[in-house]
Amino acid sequence: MIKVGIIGATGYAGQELVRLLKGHGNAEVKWFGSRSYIDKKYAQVYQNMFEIVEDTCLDDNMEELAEQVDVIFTATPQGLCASMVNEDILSKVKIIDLSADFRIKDVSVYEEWYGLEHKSPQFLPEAVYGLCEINRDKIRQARLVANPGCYTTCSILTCYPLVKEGIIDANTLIIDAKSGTSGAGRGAKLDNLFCEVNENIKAYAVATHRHTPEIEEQLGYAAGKEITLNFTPHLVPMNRGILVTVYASLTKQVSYEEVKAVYDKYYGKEQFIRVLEKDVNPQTRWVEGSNYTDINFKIDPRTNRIVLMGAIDNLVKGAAGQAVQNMNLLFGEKESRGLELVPMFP
Ligand SMILES: NC(=O)C1=CN([C@@H]2O[C@H](COP(=O)(O)OP(=O)(O)OC[C@H]3O[C@@H](n4cnc5c(N)ncnc54)[C@H](OP(=O)(O)O)[C@@H]3O)[C@@H](O)[C@H]2O)C=CC1
Ligand SMILES: CC(=O)N[C@@H](CCC(=O)OP(=O)(O)O)C(=O)O
Repeated sequence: MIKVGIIGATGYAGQELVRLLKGHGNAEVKWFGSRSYIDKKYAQVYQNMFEIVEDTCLDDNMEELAEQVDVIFTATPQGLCASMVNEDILSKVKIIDLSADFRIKDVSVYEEWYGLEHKSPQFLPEAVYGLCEINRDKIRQARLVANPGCYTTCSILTCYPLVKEGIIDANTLIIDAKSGTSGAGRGAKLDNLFCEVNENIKAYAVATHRHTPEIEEQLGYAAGKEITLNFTPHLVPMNRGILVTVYASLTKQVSYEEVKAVYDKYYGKEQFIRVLEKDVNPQTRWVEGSNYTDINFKIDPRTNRIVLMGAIDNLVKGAAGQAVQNMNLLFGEKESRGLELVPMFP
């Protein structure tokens, strides 16, 4: 059994980790970390866990946790993992960080976009960006995995093959993204109140969202050069789900079949990526509760641009599902273990 500790088990991403790990079969959560609910029963924080989880919430002592478990997930606000991790801990335990602390290699870029001082920049070079479909081999060898952000997972997977093959000009990318409110976490915030979100849609963090440099960095590696792009997130009145609609200029004339062949080259064997049939557009409802990324595209010959679309469940492939996929790679498990969930409907 893989012994698991979760720091931030009482957040939305942490709760989704608990749910997925309950169905894993070879992993057991030993530590339900919290800041506000220490000594309270986990099932009182999340009633869906009643008679399923008997444990009580514990504090966030990473040093102590490292003695007791094989892997620690940090599902905590930005900056916390970097403020706790040290060499002694990393020599004893694997860490999968769901926050952004180790996603961006250039510490000055992180500090500028997050408005935080990075407390452990010495670990940035070794941290592996945990996008399994792209970095699988590196993840297997890692001690510290930076689990990608939710918008970034959907955006990068949707664009990656066409950027890598030079079919689109990555500097012309415009990513329009929409997220359900669970993406903002469980904490009480004015912007997430029912009356603010219901029957409404709005853009936010326009031209300033912190996922922009993360997408630029990863797609820049695929393009083989530094790139800049536009990324605009929107909040929509649903619980889960991310949909991205991406616009980019084609570098040459291509047919539907040629583009489809490129996606098939990269994703044909990927269990969790589904390139849909022609003219079937991804929808969040068809991936909800699952680890799938649904992708499709349409060439617009009038403008010589292509429109790409991608959908994920932000809490599964965008957070906890991807984190479990990373854990499976780290421990030599079947990559899909605990994740073969059929999307739920309605
Ligand atoms: N929600 C999503 O869709 C996604 C989230 N993420 C990332 O995952 C992380 C968690 O997000 P999410 O679950 O949404 O957030 P929540 O606000 O729902 O949960 C935050 C968690 O962190 C704990 N926490 C907060 N401050 C501290 C602290 N100082 N010390 C210890 N624990 C603390 C909270 O504990 P308590 O409640 O007990 O105080 C809670 O368990 C974030 O970094 C987020 O960016 C990544 C991808 C997607
Ligand atoms: C709807 C909503 O508010 N979403 C969050 C993104 C959550 C996430 O995945 O981002 P990190 O993992 O990088 O924190 C936001 O825009 O800040």
